[in-house]
Parts: sequence; structure tokens; C-alpha cells
Amino acid sequence: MAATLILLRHGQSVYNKENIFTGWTDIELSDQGRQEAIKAAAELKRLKLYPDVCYTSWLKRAIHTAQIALLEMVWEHIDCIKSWKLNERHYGAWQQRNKDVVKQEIGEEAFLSVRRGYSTPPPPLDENDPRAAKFDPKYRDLDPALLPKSESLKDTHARVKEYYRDVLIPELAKGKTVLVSAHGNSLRALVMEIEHLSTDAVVKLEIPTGKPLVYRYDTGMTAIKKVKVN
Ligand SMILES: O=C(O)[C@@H](CO)OP(=O)(O)O
Repeated sequence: MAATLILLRHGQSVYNKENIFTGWTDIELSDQGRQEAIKAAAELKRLKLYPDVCYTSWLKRAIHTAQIALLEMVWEHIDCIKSWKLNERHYGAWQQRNKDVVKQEIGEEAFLSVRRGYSTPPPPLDENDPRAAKFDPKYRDLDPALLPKSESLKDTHARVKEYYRDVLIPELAKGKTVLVSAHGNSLRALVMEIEHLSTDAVVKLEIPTGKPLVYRYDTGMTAIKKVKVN
């Protein structure tokens, strides 16, 4: 069986529904999001794509999407390895703010260059902002210097690229089917890496919630084929 990588953006979250910037905010799936995870599982079953191993971020919208999908597939025995490196891009001081309000404040062009451009980060969180990751106990064992106060897509790309090279590629090289449940922007960064997209091309890339993206690999670990998924 050829190595296969399944990328799954979490189902709709409560903040997606309310049009609020999320980033590292650990918000729950909406009811629709849970249904999307079930539909994703049905599609994976139809394609007979039963993963050997699963990877998720440390954020519950991605963890629960993987759990719901694997429960629906009656495939809960596999290992699910979690890493903060698959977390959503950190949205800095925009986290928990309404997207339209931010757009009105700074204008469409500046808004788009941060939201979909490659190198521009949102304004950082202040050191003692209660939204800062250092106040979230789940990051207590990480070197505080690693915890972002905001990230451009380029910053997110750097950590995701490293995870792809060091963790995901070695699993794929064993011929495994690997499921990654993650986020809109951490997956944009991953697709950029897999498909060798330019920084201009990634501007237009949108990853839908709850729809698996499937890549087959050759033995040289190049993604050779994108499988059509409904
Ligand atoms: O809020 C976020 O963290 C992301 C993903 O939901 O938003 P956007 O798609 O606007 O980058």
C-alpha cells in the first residue's frame, strides 16, 4: 500500500461560526463541526482510508475532530500523537476579536495582508495579556521562549515544516497511512510544503473545515497524487 497522508481541518468551531479570530484560543467544536467530523469519517470509510496513526495539535477542536472521526470509523485503537507544532497559527492581539470589526479598523488591504499574506504577523499580545499562552497550563513544560505572541504564516510554516520533515515523513516512509487533524493555517503551511507552493500561491489557498485532503506518496517521499474527495 502506497504511503498516504490525510489532512483534515477540524470541523466548524464555535468561533468559526461567530466569525471570531481563534488562533491558539482553545475553543470547542460547534454542533455543525461535530457533524462535519462524522461526514469526513464517512468519506474516509468510502475510500477505505483507515489510518495507521493519527496526529493532532494540542487544541481540542482538532483533537475532538480526530476522535469523532475515528469513533465513527470504529477505528479508535490507533495512536493519536499530539503536538503544539500543529497548533493553529497564533493570531496575536486579534485572537477573540470579531473579524469584521478588525477589518473595519485597519482597512481591507492591511487586513488581507495579515490574514492571507505570508510574512506579516498580526499585532503581538502584550507580555501580561491574560490570553498569552504562558498562562495556559497546557504549555507549562515548554520553553517559554518557544511560545509565540503572534505569528505570520511564515512563522507557522517554519514549525510545521520541521514537524513534517522530522515526524510525518519518517512515518510515511514506512508506507503508512497517516491522518493529521489540524487547522486552517497550520494546514495551509503544510500544503505549501507538500505541494511546493510559492508565497503568492498560498495567498489564495483556503482549506475547508471537515473535508479530507488526501495525498499518495512515491517511495522517494514526494507527494505524487492528490486523491479526489467529496
Ligand atoms: O481564526 C483563526 O484562527 C483562523 C482559522 O479559523 O482564521 P482565518 O481563516 O481568518 O485565518
